Amino acid sequence: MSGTSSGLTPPADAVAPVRHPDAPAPGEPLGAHYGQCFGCGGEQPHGLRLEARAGDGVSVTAEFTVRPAHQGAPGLAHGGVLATALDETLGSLNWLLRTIAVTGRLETDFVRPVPVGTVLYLDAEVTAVAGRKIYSRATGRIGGPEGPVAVRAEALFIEVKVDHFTEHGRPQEIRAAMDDPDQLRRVRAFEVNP
Ligand SMILES: CCCCCCCC(=O)SCCNC(=O)CCNC(=O)[C@H](O)C(C)(C)COP(=O)(O)OP(=O)(O)OC[C@H]1O[C@@H](n2cnc3c(N)ncnc32)[C@H](O)[C@@H]1OP(=O)(O)O
Repeated sequence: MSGTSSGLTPPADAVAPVRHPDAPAPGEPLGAHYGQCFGCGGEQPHGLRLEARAGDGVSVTAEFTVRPAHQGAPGLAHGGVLATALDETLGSLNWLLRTIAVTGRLETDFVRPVPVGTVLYLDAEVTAVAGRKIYSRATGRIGGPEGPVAVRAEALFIEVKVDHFTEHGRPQEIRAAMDDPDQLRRVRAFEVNP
């Protein structure tokens, strides 16, 4: 059983998260935020291709099928890949808040081994917001959405300006994302509020 480190405990003045009025309706697929994203993009041959859907409030559900390229030990998912699935699911919550934010801290419990071929059923929710700090948690189950817990995580995302990406990202990818003629794809590459 895990404990939660202090960096993941919301402060006393934290408030409940507020779903953005333009957030996708519950059940609506969120789609990939960026084609080249290792977590959700369709243009990464070995990426996770995680598919997330909006839930109620500030929550999402997602699925990810473990493929042979995701192995750590023979026939088993790599722990870092499972952490990526949790991180991506948690990151997709920001689209419901319409806040640009990046992972500052991600604490993961690996509870059960996850074989290749398994569908990991994830759910995640924002639990609190304090200024730029967004607190969230996620669970991944196997055998079905109500199956046994295989992984879980708590996270702290930090709100950033779009400059976080434009200043630090490699210029050729930034330029390509900004030059995308599709306006929605352009804003979603950085999860900017359109
Ligand atoms: C477009 C969406 C994509 C989503 C993809 C999935 C999510 C991801 O994987 S994002 C990629 C991985 N993450 C990153 O690369 C982030 C790298 N880190 C950074 O850029 C910076 O450290 C960053 C932006 C997180 C914080 O830096 P900065 O903006 O200077 O914030 P800073 O002023 O230090 O801290 C703000 C608050 O957060 C807290 N904080 C920051 N980092 C942490 C941390 N790791 N643990 C605990 N608390 C933290 C600080 O203590 C501070 O709290 P308070 O306001 O109470 O004093």
